[in-house]
Amino acid sequence: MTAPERLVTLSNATITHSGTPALRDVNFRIDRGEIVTILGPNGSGKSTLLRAIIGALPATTGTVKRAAGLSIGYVPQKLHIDPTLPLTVRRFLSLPHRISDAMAEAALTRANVSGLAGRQMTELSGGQFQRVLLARALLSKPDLLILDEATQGLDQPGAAAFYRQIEDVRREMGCAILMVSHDLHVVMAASDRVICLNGHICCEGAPAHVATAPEYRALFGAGTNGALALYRHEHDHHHDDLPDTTQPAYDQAGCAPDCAQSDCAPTKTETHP
Ligand SMILES: Nc1ncnc2c1ncn2[C@@H]1O[C@H](COP(=O)(O)OP(=O)(O)OP(=O)(O)O)[C@@H](O)[C@H]1O
Repeated sequence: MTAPERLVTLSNATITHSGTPALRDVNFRIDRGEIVTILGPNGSGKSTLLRAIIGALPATTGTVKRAAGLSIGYVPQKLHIDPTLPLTVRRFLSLPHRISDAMAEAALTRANVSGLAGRQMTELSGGQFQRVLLARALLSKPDLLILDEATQGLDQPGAAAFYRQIEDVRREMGCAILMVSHDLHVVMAASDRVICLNGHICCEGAPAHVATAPEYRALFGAGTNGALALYRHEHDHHHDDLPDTTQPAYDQAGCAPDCAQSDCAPTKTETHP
């Protein structure tokens, strides 16, 4: 068996903003072909971690190592385009570097929005817009594709379709995918690994098999706390603001103790509303 190709490694990395640590002592790796999702509350350091990975923020202590020649594609959370500025999709793809029509069409096809080249950016639907951003990120033939809450503003079917596309991209291009997402569907269905941040890596692991259980639906909408309860991980400390994941956090039906869904049928004896 060949060893996985390591793309990025953070070793005991601390990342600070104006002298204040946003992330402490982070050990992180991502290998070619993996889909890894970062979860965490607001201000927990998700964007800071992404920025350290792409090299926009240095580590104050520890190291950030990228594979030689690593190509990174980035799909931002949102991108404001002046509504008064005429800008076609084709022209947008050529900023800042001019590309051929064939390259533009290939990227749009891969992002499943072929035929949009002549459309104005400001006239695209939310889903089309994100796919055009994806097409642009794919132009550099990335080894690592980073998505920062790329489905924010999309409805659930739109987000699900977008992430199915992401899985196709991984299969076709063989890249790794690193994403920040608050969408439990995505975390459970698409990720090989989930990492929870809160100023440091609290826990990480593979999403639990409960994704296929009907009871899993009872947790949708439970937010990050629900997600935290749903994957296997090692956790050796406690946060006041997070569930104590060293204790049983969900019952056999996959329901968290605080689940308030009417169709939830807990099988444990924990107090349940
Ligand atoms: N440029 C900056 N200067 C100073 N502090 C910053 C800067 N950027 C982020 N921070 C601080 O670093 C911490 C982590 O911020 P970060 O944006 O990484 O969190 P996040 O998990 O991405 O948050 P959100 O979910 O709200 O986008 C926060 O306390 C934030 O206030």
